[in-house]
Amino acid sequence: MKQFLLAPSILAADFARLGEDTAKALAAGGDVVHFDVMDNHYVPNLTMGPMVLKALRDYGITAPIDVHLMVKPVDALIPEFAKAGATFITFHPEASEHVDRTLQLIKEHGCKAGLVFNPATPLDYLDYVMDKLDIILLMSVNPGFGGQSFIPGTLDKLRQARRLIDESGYNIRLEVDGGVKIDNIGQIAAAGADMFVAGSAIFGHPDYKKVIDEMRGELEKVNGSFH
Ligand SMILES: O=C(CO)[C@@H](O)[C@H](O)COP(=O)(O)O
Ligand SMILES: [Fe+2]
Repeated sequence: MKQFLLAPSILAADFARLGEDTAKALAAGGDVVHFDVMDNHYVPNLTMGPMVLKALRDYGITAPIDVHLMVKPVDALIPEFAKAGATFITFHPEASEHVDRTLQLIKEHGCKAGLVFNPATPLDYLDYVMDKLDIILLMSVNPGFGGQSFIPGTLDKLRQARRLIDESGYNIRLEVDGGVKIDNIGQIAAAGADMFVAGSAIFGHPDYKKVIDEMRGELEKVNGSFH
């Protein structure tokens, strides 16, 4: 059985009690902390930087942290986030002048690297870099805000990305981000995703464990068999 990963997006957490709320989502069954970095330039919102990530590590968060960079330019922030304790660093290829160099930079700093695709960004950016990827993240909303609705066309794109990953033979995670809920996670997994970001679905509910357990229940029905 393929291992699915659930990544609570702390964009929807209580920022005034971030350490505690993050720990609560992990204790409720979250596998990975999804950490959205927005710069009010590449996207129209402003969120968290490396100091916040370090504060979470200092607070005692030991789970993998998945840094989703929605920033332009990209490179200068990579050493900072690696030093602060990032596990994965993903970026939007159109925000980097030199995609291959940025991927190498992430790896040189000891992190796992990935590319993020907006709903209207074609997967062509994958063409010459599959060997350098640990993760491919498909946005199922336009980046910048939590709480938006899942764009259904993402399902076809996930199937396409899944095919490319399987054909490549590389061990690459396929992550989906935006509008993931209990009632669509099964369909998203069946289309090929194996890592699921969920912000408002988890933090917007009074019982995080109940949501995560129900999401896992939906994933179990898919049983790791894609397509
Ligand atoms: O990167 C982003 C938004 O740009 C996401 O990670 C959101 O944080 C997802 O939130 P929900 O759609 O699950 O509420
Ligand atoms: Fe994100």
